[in-house]
Amino acid sequence: MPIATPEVYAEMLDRAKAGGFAYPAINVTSSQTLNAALRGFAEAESDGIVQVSTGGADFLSGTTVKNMVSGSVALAEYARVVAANYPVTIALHTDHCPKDKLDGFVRPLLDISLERVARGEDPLFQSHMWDGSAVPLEENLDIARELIEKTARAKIVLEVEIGVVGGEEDGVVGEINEKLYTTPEDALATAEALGLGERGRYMLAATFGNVHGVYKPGHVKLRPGVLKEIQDAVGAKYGKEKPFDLVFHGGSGSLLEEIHESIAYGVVKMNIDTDTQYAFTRPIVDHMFRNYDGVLKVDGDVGNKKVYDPRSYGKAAETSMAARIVEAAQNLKSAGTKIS
Ligand SMILES: O=C(CO)COP(=O)(O)O
Ligand SMILES: O=C[C@H](O)COP(=O)(O)O
Ligand SMILES: [Zn+2]
Ligand SMILES: [Zn+2]
Repeated sequence: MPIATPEVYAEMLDRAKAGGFAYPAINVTSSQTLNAALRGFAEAESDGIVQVSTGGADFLSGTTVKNMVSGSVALAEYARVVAANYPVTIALHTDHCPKDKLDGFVRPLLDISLERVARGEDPLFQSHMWDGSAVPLEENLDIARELIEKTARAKIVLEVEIGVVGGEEDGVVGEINEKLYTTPEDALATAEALGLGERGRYMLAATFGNVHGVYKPGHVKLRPGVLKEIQDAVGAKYGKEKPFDLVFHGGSGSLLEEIHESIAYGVVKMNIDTDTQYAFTRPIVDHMFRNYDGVLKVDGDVGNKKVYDPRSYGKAAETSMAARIVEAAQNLKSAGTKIS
């Protein structure tokens, strides 16, 4: 299927909210991980979201080039071609963008989409995240207001974050404290600043103890009830049930009951990176250990071209990552819901 048009993406998000499911949003950093994501969604018969982080975009452009715009544009253009071969609909998204990276990432990407839309084409990405969690709420929402005016014109959905996602983000390991839980007051301020759809569609990454990465049991305390409090507080003021389309960050390692509870409170997108990174890498490790003599030219030997060809272990990596995405779609109940 073609990449989701703005109208189809809106339909996807509406269907998820109404149908009580959420889409896995899978971080990709290469054509191989993108192909794994497409395959995983197809095997699960689920539409889905593929996203690129700032570090992922840098990497995609070439490690000596480090140009977030080239990397993410290249990924989006490649995805547009290969996604057409799969029977599911995929939306393209950019992940956490802090304030100091807006000018090198989200803003130029928005300008590209505005030009495309002016030519009668679809935007390059279907949604972009502005992560203002490191700046005071007022400034976070001021920037969000400036961005939503542009995203609305570019037919793009904005994602904003209030509260803080813990663990590692952009290589910085955050503290685990009360900032990990968004308050109803902050959610009310968000609705006040951004409206509830009339100024442009947005998704809200409200935090409920979310942490990037996978930790031993007991380290992370997710409280999905925080999401219900937020929806109830804002819903009561505006007379709207579950007013926000919520995003669940740090999906890796989460318990099924936490996932299901958060969907019940209006989560429509859950980000998964660490678990799919591991799923991709694990068979490569296995391959290297099993074929040690072949992948290395030990003692002047010639090695074995068949086992150091990146495709030999790349296939196994794609298969394994796709299987983890099928599991995610099942956990999030998006499996079997694809728009035909
Ligand atoms: O939230 C994420 C990306 O924004 C992914 O988090 P995990 O790596 O914990 O799955
Ligand atoms: O922010 C969370 C995602 O896991 C992206 O990670 P990254 O910045 O290492 O690409
Ligand atoms: Zn953040
Ligand atoms: Zn995240």
